[in-house]
Amino acid sequence: MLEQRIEQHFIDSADLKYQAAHVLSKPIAAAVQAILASVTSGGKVLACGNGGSAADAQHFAAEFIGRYERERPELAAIALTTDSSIITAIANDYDFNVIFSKQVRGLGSTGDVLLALSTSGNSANVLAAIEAAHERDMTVVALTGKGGGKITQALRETDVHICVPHDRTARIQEVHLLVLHCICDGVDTQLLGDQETGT
Ligand SMILES: O=C(CO)[C@@H](O)[C@H](O)[C@H](O)[C@H](O)COP(=O)(O)O
Ligand SMILES: [Zn+2]
Repeated sequence: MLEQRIEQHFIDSADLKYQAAHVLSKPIAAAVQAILASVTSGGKVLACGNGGSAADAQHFAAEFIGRYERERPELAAIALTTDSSIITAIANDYDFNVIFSKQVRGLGSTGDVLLALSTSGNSANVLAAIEAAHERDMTVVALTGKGGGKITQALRETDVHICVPHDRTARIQEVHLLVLHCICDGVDTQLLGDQETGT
């Protein structure tokens, strides 16, 4: 019974990935172009999200600063989820809803990209970060699900919305990780050419 349940998770996850490939390839390509344009002209990516999405933000920053599959110059990315002193001070002195937006105001500049992850599209601190990014004239790349929630309305026409067509948080997160790897691969391919990799 348990094994059957586990197998079903694999099948459901694979099914969603098949379905989402066609729907998401266009916005993912747009995200690659937006991020590439930023980091090749001195900009950076600020990434944020809660829970599993915080881990995704950090995963992305690690692959940008370190590497994805191929050697290349470091690319500028910062996860806004990692500095416990900053996060506890802001949450304690102000409000948890502004833990990301205050960092965006402090670190963000025109031409940077905010990578905003929220499976529901409704996390207040991610929404506030989007508002702060717009104040700084940054482009927002939003990864959501469940129809996009409030983030759909918060985005501008020049932003990129990658909305996973599913309602279950875990399944959406599984696709978000694939999306982030597609972005890393797309940026590397644009920078280094279309070369096979064995890693
Ligand atoms: O990883 C999971 C569930 O799979 C949780 O930690 C999940 O990320 C948290 O409940 C988040 O607070 C959900 O926020 P969001 O994706 O709706 O913005
Ligand atoms: Zn999870």
